[in-house]
Formats: sequence, C-alpha cells, structure tokens
Amino acid sequence: MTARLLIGAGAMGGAMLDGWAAEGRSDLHLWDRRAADRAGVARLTAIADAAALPRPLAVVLAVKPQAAPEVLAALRSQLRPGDLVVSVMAGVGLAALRRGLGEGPDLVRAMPNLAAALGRAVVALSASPALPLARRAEAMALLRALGALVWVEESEMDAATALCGSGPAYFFRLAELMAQAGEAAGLPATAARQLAAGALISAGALAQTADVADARRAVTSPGGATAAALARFDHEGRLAALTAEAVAAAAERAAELARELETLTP
Ligand SMILES: NC(=O)C1=CN([C@@H]2O[C@H](COP(=O)(O)OP(=O)(O)OC[C@H]3O[C@@H](n4cnc5c(N)ncnc54)[C@H](O)[C@@H]3O)[C@@H](O)[C@H]2O)C=CC1
Ligand SMILES: O=C(O)[C@@H]1CCC=N1
Repeated sequence: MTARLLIGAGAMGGAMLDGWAAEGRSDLHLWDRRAADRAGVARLTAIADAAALPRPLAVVLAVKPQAAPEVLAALRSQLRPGDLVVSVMAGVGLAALRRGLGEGPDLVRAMPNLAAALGRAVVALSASPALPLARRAEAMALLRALGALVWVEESEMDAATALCGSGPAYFFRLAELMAQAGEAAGLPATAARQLAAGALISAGALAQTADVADARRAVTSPGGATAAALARFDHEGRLAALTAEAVAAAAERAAELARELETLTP
C-alpha cells in the first residue's frame, strides 16, 4: 500500500485528512510547520524526514502557492524515482512543479474543495498526456475518498479551480445574501439564516439526483413565486453576466498566482 505524506494541513489539507480518516488508513504522514498534531497521523519533525518514509510514497502538496518555491526546493532531494506528487495548489502548473521537483517524481494536479472532509467534494484532475494510466489510477485511488473525480486538460485547470475549488463560496455568499433579504422581508434573523442555509442544502441534495436545469424548472411553477424571483435575477441577463465576470476573475487570479510564482525564488 502506498504511504501518504501531506504537506500543509490548513483548511484544505485538514479537510483531506478528515476525508481520508474515513478510510481508516494507518500510513498517513504530515509535514506542516505550524498546524496542530492529528490523531492517527505521524508528524515529521522536518521535511528532510520524508527521505526515510516507506516506499512507494504519494506526496500531496497543500500549502499556499506562495510557499511553493520553498517547499518544492526542500522536498526535491527527499523524493525517490517512482514517488507520486499530487498538488492541490491553485495556479501552480505542472511545468513549475517539474522545475521545482526535478525529473524524479510523477506529477498530478488536483483541485478539490472543502467538502473533501465529508467525502463530498468534486475534484478536477490534470496530468501530462505522457503520464501512464497506472499512475493516473494511483492518483484516483488517493483522491477517491474525497469525492467525485473529473479529469480536465491542464489548460482548463484555472477555469476548473474557479468552479470546483472556489465554487462552494459563491453558493455560501448567495445564501448569506438570501438570509439578509429574508430578514428585510420580515423574517427574524435566525429563521432567515436557517431557511437560507436550508435552501442551499436542499438544492445540493436535489442536484445529486437531477440535472440542475431540470431541477430548477421543477421548482418554478408557471406564474408563481419562483418565476417572479428568477425574472429579477435574469433581467437583461444580469445574473449571467455577473456570474461570467466572477468566474473569469477567479480563473484569472489563479493564472496570476502562477505568474507571481515565476518571480519568487526559493
Ligand atoms: N481552501 C480551499 O477551499 C482550497 C484550497 N486549495 C489550495 O490548497 C492550498 C492550501 O490552501 P488552504 O488550506 O486554504 O491554506 P491554509 O493557509 O489554511 O493552509 C496552508 C498550510 O500550509 C502550512 N505551511 C505554510 N508554509 C509551509 C511550509 N513552508 N512548510 C510546511 N507547511 C507550511 C501552514 O502552516 C498551513 O497549515 C492552496 O494552494 C490552495 O490553492 C485548493 C482547493 C480549495
Ligand atoms: O481561493 C483560493 O485561491 C483557493 C483555491 C480554490 C479555493 N480556495
């Protein structure tokens, strides 16, 4: 069985550890210079300890992109041929990972979201076309406990980040605003928050069983309350335009993170 080393156990890395905990694995290792100890996870005292870990080894990189140069430089000499490195860092491309880590390890990029903690993420994956199928299968085995897996081209990864990595925050923002609007419409604050969050949970549950456009149509009685609200959202295409602008901004920020990385040196 492939041993796992997670580097960076903040919000995203911690969610992955929670997702993996459900698999009951005993071969999880962690390097983080700050995060707290976790039950069932062996903590390295330094990244140099990675060299002594059992092989084969899968390393998951979940530090901020800005920490990548330092972490890649420290990890490079600890890796062995045949190691697999999976990076969930937004905007850090395969070419930058290869430059930082050298020719030794096989590389996969993954973009999960925080629902990984519950095994309910959707994870975009990309790799070089030259990566053998067996290695792709290993990456999928590593990530399967976190949720659904979707392979994309590397050139599509920033757009995928804008949808699946950042996407949950857009729905949370809408639920926050719905709660405020519900309060303005006369509900007590607590009930407004419960009902708005409840609607989000209900929509997520329904989206698991139906195409989202079909689910929307099923909720929307002709001439009813939902139609009145959707007409406002869609007036002159404004929600479509705003959503396109927001998703493009997230994708552009991911691309910008990559450009900033080019200027950082370890
Ligand atoms: N937060 C999210 O919803 C998602 C985040 N990501 C990606 O995951 C990565 C981590 O993001 P978050 O967990 O949100 O950040 P975070 O700041 O919560 O966690 C980063 C962790 O890395 C550790 N760290 C920083 N520098 C280090 C170093 N040199 N050596 C060892 N550990 C170090 C920190 O102590 C911290 O625990 C980012 O690259 C982000 O793009 C991807 C998908 C979703
Ligand atoms: O906001 C970010 O940059 C990270 C990547 C996707 C979600 N969180």
